[in-house]
Amino acid sequence: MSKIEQAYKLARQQYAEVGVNTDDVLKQAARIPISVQCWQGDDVSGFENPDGALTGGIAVTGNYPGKARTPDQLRADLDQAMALIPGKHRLNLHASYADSNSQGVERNELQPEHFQGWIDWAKGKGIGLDFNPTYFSHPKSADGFTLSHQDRGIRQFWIEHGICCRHIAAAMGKALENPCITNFWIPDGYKDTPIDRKGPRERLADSLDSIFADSIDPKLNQDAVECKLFGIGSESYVVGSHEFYLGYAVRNNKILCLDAGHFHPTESISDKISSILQWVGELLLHVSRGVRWDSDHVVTFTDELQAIMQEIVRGEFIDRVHIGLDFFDASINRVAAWVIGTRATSRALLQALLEPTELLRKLEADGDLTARLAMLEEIKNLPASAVWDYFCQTSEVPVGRAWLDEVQTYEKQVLSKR
Ligand SMILES: C[C@H](O)[C@H](O)[C@@H](O)C(=O)CO
Ligand SMILES: [Mn+2]
Repeated sequence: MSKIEQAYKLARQQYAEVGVNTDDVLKQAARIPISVQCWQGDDVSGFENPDGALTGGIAVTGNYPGKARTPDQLRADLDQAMALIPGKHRLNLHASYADSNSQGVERNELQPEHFQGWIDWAKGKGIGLDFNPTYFSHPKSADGFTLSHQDRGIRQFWIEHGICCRHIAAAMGKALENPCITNFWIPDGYKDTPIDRKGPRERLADSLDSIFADSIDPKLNQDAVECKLFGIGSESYVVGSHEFYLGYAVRNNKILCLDAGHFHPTESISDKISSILQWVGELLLHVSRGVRWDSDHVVTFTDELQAIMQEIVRGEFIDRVHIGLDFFDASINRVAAWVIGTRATSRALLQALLEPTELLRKLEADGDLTARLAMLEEIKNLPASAVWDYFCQTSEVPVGRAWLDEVQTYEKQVLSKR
């Protein structure tokens, strides 16, 4: 028996003593996908105009060599990252990442055929795809407004983009027999105090209604809307604020997307999950890590990440919360960034599943708050890391820091030659 198996055997006993069956937890963890964002692989450049500026109030800093410049390179990098992460995950794709047969095709004319390469790749791996219309880095969003624009023609262009993205997503869902979630995030907002806060929100609501007018089988596509407090250049006013999209999602039965980096720095999304799920059917999470002004640092094993996963598990929300990632860092190896962020998320989820929730719930219901706090502290000493290592080993991915050797070899053999 290997050291990892021995450690797991001991961990299994310790968890059994608090009523947790680690074998069952491992099976459950393996079934929960994390939607990995394509845009970490190339600094949100996309393939439409890779050397153009990134706009929309999001920014990537750093100039680490070896970024993907073609769909094939991005897929190769994703293959490498996914080979180092336990479990079977999904890919979250932006519309600006269409295959090379889309050169010169405008965003309001994109078709499923422009994403066939991605569909074939996902099918080959047996994974699902998620999708996002791209409302930034485009001449028609140059003044910071898209679906809420004053100009009817510009609004119409972006409405058509949203409509064709839903059809592309449905084609993905159909081909993969796995519903695609299409997330709508727009950058619209003002740097300084607006006079008219109402008009852009009325126009955004109308534009969304037009985009969602056609009903699509939820087995193929489901729509999500993502709220935000502020961006770079939209510090004073964001049209698609939290209240706007919460209301829109409730009234129109849409999935609400909560990005962990989109709130006030002292606010956390973990406490919002059980509130919002009283009123909307499902949530999409963009797991991220805000650091001061930046909402998109690589996810690490923070208290907030653990709190998010605990809320999903404690609330029995696993079937109602879709876990996606949203970070981008060009100052470190981009494949490593994916691996660090996704492994952290997966480990936090596993740890939450290992919690003796029934026991804790009973202590709380009995009013024994002393024992609740004592147990929460004692649980921190249970050997979750032995279960995590065993999860990695049985998923045939490197245990511990061994994954870094593989990324370094990939960097030497592939990334450094780009
Ligand atoms: C690239 C993504 O769509 C983007 O990060 C969005 O989800 C967001 O969070 C913008 O701040
Ligand atoms: Mn996001």
